[in-house]
Amino acid sequence: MDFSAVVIVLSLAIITAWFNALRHRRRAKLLPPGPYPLPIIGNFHQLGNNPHHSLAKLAKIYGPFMSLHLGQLYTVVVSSPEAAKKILQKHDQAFSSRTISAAAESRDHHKVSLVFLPAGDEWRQLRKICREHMLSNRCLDASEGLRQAKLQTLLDYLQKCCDGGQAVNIAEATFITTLNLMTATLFSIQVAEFESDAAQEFKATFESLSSLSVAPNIGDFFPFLKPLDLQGIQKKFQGVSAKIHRLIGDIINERLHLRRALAPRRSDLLETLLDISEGSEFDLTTKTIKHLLLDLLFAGSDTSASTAEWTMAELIKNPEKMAKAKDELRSVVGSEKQVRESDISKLPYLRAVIKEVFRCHPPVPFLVPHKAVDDTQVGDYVIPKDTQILVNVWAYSRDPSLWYNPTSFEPERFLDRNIDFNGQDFELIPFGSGRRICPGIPLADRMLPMMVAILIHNFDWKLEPGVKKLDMTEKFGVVLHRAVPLKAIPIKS
Ligand code: HEM
Repeated sequence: MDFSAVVIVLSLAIITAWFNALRHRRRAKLLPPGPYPLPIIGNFHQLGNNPHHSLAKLAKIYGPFMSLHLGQLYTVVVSSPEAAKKILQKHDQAFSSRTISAAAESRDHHKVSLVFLPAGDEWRQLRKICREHMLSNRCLDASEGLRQAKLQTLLDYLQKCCDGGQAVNIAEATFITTLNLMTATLFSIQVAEFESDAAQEFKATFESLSSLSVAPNIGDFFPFLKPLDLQGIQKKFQGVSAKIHRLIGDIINERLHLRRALAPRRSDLLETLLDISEGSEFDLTTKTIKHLLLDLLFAGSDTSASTAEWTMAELIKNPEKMAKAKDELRSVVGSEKQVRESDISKLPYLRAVIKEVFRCHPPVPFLVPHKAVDDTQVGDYVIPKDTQILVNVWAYSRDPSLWYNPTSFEPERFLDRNIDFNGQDFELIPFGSGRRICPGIPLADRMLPMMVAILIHNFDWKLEPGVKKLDMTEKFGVVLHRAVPLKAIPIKS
């Protein structure tokens, strides 16, 4: 950009920020309190590399409803269970829309996506299809065999590493396993083998999409600058997502070809979606099917994989908790038999371990940002239409008034408290709550305990030689990853 263009852009930014500041100052008495915004950038400089940490600190000063000005994007950060309940339950409808980032607009994804559509008829129809044709207990029971086969592949791989004394990259192993569990359920194929180039490429692609989705993009904070894509983030996102679009597009075309050739039917979501698109009940285009499969693959894989990796890190770091979880598996399942999905309900300690991981390392620390549909009165405040809402679930999982020893890993806290993650207990909402609650809970609730059970049932784990202490640093993204991927050596137990 030449100098005069920079001057024009900056002047426009200053004028808009000034108008905004005036507009908000007029309403200031009704808005939640918050740190004083600087001209133009607002509170942007206060986010830091780990915004969930920085905003948790600020919430201690300003309270559970806090105003932030991110350029022109007015945001309210919600940091207590009571405040979250007001937004996600009491005023569920009023805050049911989504903020659309420039990245989400890539290939017009936001116009057809289950994750980004406003909560209207099209969105309701997509959720109904997922609920009835993929995520009901009946469908999940029917597809258990597919998942069991993928878990057997994980077990074989662990056995091979154990025999060779080789360290397992647990981040990669859990990612490949969830990816294959998801692609088996969605379109009956396995897309990647352990330690293959395809596996590395998939992981890198998902990580890039996750970090580009939250990379601070000037276009998101000053929408009039969006078309200029000043940092090239939109172009990069478009490039990275092209690979996944191509992959899913090819899978759909091949299936259409097989259907025309009257090949035997597959019992997966894609076959059902194509049936639905040929029927008259729903208006489902091939484009919508492609974007829906993409949403499910992206929403289901990285979240579950990262949770399984954090679970292993916490269990390795806390050997007495690992021993308790292994003892429970041994007494319920036995040493010889393989764990099955029907065993999960008989494993309360393992379930408590996973709840504690959700509390300590919520996989989606701000949920997926919501947006106010209209001006809405919440308690003493009026939250204006189009406000972005971030629910900082990470912040209140550290609150000592809600949890004893909040920073220590204590699965036992869930054994004597009847708290679940189905969106009713606002102290623990890793999947959100209200109408936009994650529809994938029933699948995640089977994949996660099964993956962890396979990893620990027949193996003890030791860190690689020379590694004395586990680094538990977090790396912020749409999904909260470990900064240092977990590697450990499985030993036959
Ligand atoms: C550990 C695993 C998972 C976690 C922690 C998780 C978490 C979340 C969260 C926090 C949201 C946003 C809720 C809100 O806006 O308030 C969400 C939405 C969503 N999740 Fe999950 N999820 C997981 C697994 C899955 C799986 C396995 C699937 C697919 C089968 C899935 C599909 C979706 C979809 C489609 C949405 C968007 C829903 C909408 O906007 O209406 N998720 N998830």
